[in-house]
Amino acid sequence: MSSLSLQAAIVDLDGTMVDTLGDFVAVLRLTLTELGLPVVDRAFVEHTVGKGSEHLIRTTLAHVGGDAALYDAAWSAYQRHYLALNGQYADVYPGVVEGLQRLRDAGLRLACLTNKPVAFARPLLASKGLDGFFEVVFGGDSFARKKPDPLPLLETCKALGTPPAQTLMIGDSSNDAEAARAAGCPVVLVTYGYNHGEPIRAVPALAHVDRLDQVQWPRSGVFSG
Ligand SMILES: O=C(O)COP(=O)(O)O
Ligand SMILES: [Mg+2]
Repeated sequence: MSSLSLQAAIVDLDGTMVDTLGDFVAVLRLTLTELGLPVVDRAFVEHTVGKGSEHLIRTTLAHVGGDAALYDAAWSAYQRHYLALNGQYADVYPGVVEGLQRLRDAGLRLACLTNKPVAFARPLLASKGLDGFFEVVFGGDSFARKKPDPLPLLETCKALGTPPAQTLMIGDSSNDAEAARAAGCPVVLVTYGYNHGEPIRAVPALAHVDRLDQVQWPRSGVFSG
């Protein structure tokens, strides 16, 4: 792989740093039960997360045969339940703390960029002890559009003051990869997250890693994998 000079890394949250599937499943069960609708299974949730809460709620309502007019009620129940149990059924993946520390030790500026609402993302990062790594944290509602649109990556680069070509995106899904490609950011993908049930190794990237601490990052600031 060719050498690449980097100044910063933008790290995705769900499926990349924290396994939040249990939170999503629990919140959707509570929400659907409150609305008198059938619940969804874990596999459905795993294949549907990644494009933000609005997409998850709309797709879930359609899946269980719920009326689209229930969206507002579903959204407010979902918000309430998520904020109440945020992080309770979620775990930091092995290698994440070590990987973030290595990126920081290499002198990289770090941002977290997730499609999760920022009001869910900040307390989750804090409760899992990850908040101290990041200069900025942005969510799916921080900008006018979400990943896979390049806008959130371009805005995050702007906030960091780093050029996209020298800002590495680290994510777990095609949403991260497509956004990165369109923004002009190099991308590394982790193999353990959620990618809508599709094999992540089929998504083009600089590297596919089984742990975040496998992102090769010598102190010289040159990436090679
Ligand atoms: O909330 C989601 O849809 C997942 O968000 P993320 O993978 O961008 O962190
Ligand atoms: Mg993700």
